[in-house]
Amino acid sequence: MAKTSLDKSKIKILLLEGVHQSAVDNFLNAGYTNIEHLSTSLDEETLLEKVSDVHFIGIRSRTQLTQRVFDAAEKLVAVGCFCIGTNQVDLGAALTRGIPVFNAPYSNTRSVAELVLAEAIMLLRGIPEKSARAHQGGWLKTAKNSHEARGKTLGIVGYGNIGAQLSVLAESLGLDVIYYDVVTKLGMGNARQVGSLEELLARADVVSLHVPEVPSTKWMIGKEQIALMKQGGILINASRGSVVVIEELADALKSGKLLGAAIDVFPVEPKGNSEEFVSPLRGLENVILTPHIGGSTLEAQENIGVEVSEKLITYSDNGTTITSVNFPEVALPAHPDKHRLLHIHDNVPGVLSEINHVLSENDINISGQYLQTNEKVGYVVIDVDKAYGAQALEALKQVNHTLRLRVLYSETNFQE
Ligand SMILES: NC(=O)c1ccc[n+]([C@@H]2O[C@H](COP(=O)([O-])OP(=O)(O)OC[C@H]3O[C@@H](n4cnc5c(N)ncnc54)[C@H](O)[C@@H]3O)[C@@H](O)[C@H]2O)c1
Ligand SMILES: O=C(O)CC[C@@H](O)C(=O)O
Repeated sequence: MAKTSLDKSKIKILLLEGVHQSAVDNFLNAGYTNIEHLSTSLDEETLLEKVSDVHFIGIRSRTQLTQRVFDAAEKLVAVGCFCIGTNQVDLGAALTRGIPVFNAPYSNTRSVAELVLAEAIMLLRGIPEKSARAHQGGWLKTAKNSHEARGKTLGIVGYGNIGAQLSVLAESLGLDVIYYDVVTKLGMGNARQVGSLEELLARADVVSLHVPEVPSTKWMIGKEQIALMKQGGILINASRGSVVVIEELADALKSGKLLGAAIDVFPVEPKGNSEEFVSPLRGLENVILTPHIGGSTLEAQENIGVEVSEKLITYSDNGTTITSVNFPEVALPAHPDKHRLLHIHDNVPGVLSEINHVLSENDINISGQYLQTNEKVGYVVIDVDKAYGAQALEALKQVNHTLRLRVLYSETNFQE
C-alpha cells in the first residue's frame, strides 16, 4: 500500500504579520521545515494566489481570511490566530470546509490590562496634553482637571479575561470597579456587576471597553452612549475598532464632554507600518493613540508564538482540536502502533455508522474511536490496527456528508 500521509517537510506553513520567531522554532523542532515567515499581512488578491498550496496558515489581527480565501486554500488543514480575537476569520466558512481555527485566548491578556491601567492614570492627569505642550516648548503646570486614580470609578464593559485582569490591577491601585457584561460574572475582589450599560456609563469616571467584535458590540458606543457618561469622563478602547463610532467620539472630545480617550483599535487600520494612519482623532490633545499594540509586548508575542504553534502541531500530528474556537473538541492520546483516521462530516444522523460499515467491509479493526459534534460538524478520530488500501480510503471519502478525511500513518508500523 502506498503511504499517503504527507512528509512533514512537504507540509507548507505560511506565517504572516511578524508572528514571533518562537513559533518558527517550535515548528522546526517538531520537524516542520517548509515555513514561509513574512513580516506583513497580505491583501486578499495576493493571499488568494499564495494560499493554494498552504497547509497551515498563521495570522494576527490584520489578515482577513474570507470565504474567498478559504475557497482558494484547497489544501488548508488548520488556521492559527496568533492573538486573541478571531473576528478576522470567517469561522463558519472554515468550519464547513473542515478547517479548525485556533487562537491564544490568554497570552496577551496581562499586556492589555497593564496598558489600559497606565492609560487611565495618564488621562486622569492630562499627561498627553502636558507632554505635547512641553515638546512644543510650552509649560502647562496646573492641577486643573488633574485627578488621582484612588477612589475614582472604573467601569469595565466586557468582564472576560482582560476585563477581570484589569479589575484586579485597578483595585490594587484604589479604584472602585464596576462592570457590565451580558453574562453574569463573579466580580474579582470588591468589583460589582451592574445591570445595564447605561448604568455603568452614568457611574464611571473612566470607561474601558473589553468586548469581542460580535453583532451586539458593533458601534456599541456612539453619541447617545457618550451623552450618558459623566461630564469630563474618559473612554478607553483596546477591544475592536468597530465598537466605537469614532467620529462621534471625536465630537465629544472636541466639545469637552469627554476630557480624554485612549484608543488602540480603529474602524480602519493601516495594513502595514508604511501606510498612513488616518483618523478624526489625529491632532486632538489628551487623546492617546496607539497602533493596535495592546497585546504587543515581547513577553506576550513569544508566549503566543509557542502556544498557537503547539496547537497547530498537535492537530497536525495527532488530530487534537482542544481549544479550537470553531470546531468540535477532540483529544486522543497518540497510539504509536496504530494508524489514525480523522473524518470530518456534516453533523447529520447515520454518518458514523456508515464510516464503521466501510471499515468492517474492508476488514479493518477499530482500536479506538472518539466522536464530537457541534451544531454543524461531526469530527471523529479513529485508530485502526492495520494499514489499509486506497479502496478503503476512497470508500471513506465517498461516505455521504464527508467534508474531509485526513490520514495519519504510524511511522513504526507503516507497511510499504
Ligand atoms: N488591543 C489589543 O491588542 C487586544 C489584545 C487582546 C484582545 N483584544 C480584544 O479584546 C477583546 C476581549 O478580550 P478577552 O480576552 O477579555 O475576551 P473574553 O472573551 O475573555 O471576554 C469578552 C467579554 O465580553 C463579554 N461580552 C460579549 N458581548 C458583550 C456585550 N454586547 N456587552 C457586554 N459584554 C459583552 C463576554 O461575555 C465576555 O465576558 C478580544 O475579543 C479582542 O477583540 C485586543
Ligand atoms: O496582534 C495582533 O495583531 C492582535 C492583538 C489583539 O487584538 C488580539 O486580538 O489579541
